Amino acid sequence: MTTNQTIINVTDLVKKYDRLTALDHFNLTVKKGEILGLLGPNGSGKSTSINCILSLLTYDQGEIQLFGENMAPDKTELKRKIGIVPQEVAVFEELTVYENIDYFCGLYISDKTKRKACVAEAIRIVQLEDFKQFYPKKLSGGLKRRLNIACGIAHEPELIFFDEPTVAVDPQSRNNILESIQELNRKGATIVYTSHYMEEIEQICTEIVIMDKGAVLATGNKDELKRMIQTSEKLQIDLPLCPPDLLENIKEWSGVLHVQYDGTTLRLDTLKEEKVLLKLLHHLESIDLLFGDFYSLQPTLNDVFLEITGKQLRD
Ligand SMILES: Nc1ncnc2c1ncn2[C@@H]1O[C@H](COP(=O)(O)OP(=O)(O)OP(=O)(O)O)[C@@H](O)[C@H]1O
Repeated sequence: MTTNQTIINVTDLVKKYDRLTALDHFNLTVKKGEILGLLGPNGSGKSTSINCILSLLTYDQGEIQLFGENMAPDKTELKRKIGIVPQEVAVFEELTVYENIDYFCGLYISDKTKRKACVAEAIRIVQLEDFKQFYPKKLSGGLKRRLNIACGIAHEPELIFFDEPTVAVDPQSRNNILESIQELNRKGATIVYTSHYMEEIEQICTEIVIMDKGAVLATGNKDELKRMIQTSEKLQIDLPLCPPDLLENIKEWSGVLHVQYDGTTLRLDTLKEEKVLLKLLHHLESIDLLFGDFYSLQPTLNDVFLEITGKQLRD
């Protein structure tokens, strides 16, 4: 459950790699209980922002607070509250699945009985029960990712960072990973999740930050973000036949922004207040043109991204 307690507060963060400004006055607030999705195309600065927040990278300007404290590499107690699942799988090839998780958990928890319970719980969450004695090289890409997650969460952190954990994994592991994240959140963890997959962000995140070129472009939950672009409406109508002069005619109508016909379906981008669908249906009836199903499509996060940035989110 989301509360008003601020877990992460980033103000005016600037990070440069030589002449490239990777973070350009980046701001972020994460409240306790959120699954915050950091959404942006490749190279927009997602990993850089997380690495700065975690004190893994130095930065040029700005302030970062975690749990109300300034983060620094030597803050052991603060680090104990944080879990990191990096983009690249980082496990020991010489250790089994169980030994890897036990090792990472042991960095924070020395009591053996407590650690055993934590490792067992991490294995349960990512569903690796059948692979405990396997070495990483025997695991598929998806199972390795799940091991990577178990290593990052076994010490039961209050705040967990997932950096694109589903890139190039099979659908089964992808679903398992998304479910694991939701379960961790239900158990009380606050989550920061970076991705350039819209559907995943839309599926699991309670709060979304859209970033590009190192800066935040929009923040809100998915409905708030969609409302930002609800001046436009996408219409779709099944039309077995469409005379060319009809298409030209529709393009001239007030409120019609874009028209496309592929031989079976007519698609229109329109201004919502102009009620184009109603006018179109009346018009088709008046000229006796046969039509099938028709829809007014809800905007997706992809539409929001397109409208805000002027470009498609690349996969
Ligand atoms: N070590 C580095 N040295 C120089 N430039 C870097 C370095 N790391 C990242 N960059 C650049 O900084 C910008 C932001 O990169 P970053 O990896 O933070 O983006 P991202 O949104 O996480 O992208 P991806 O989804 O590809 O991981 C990019 O232009 C990238 O090329």
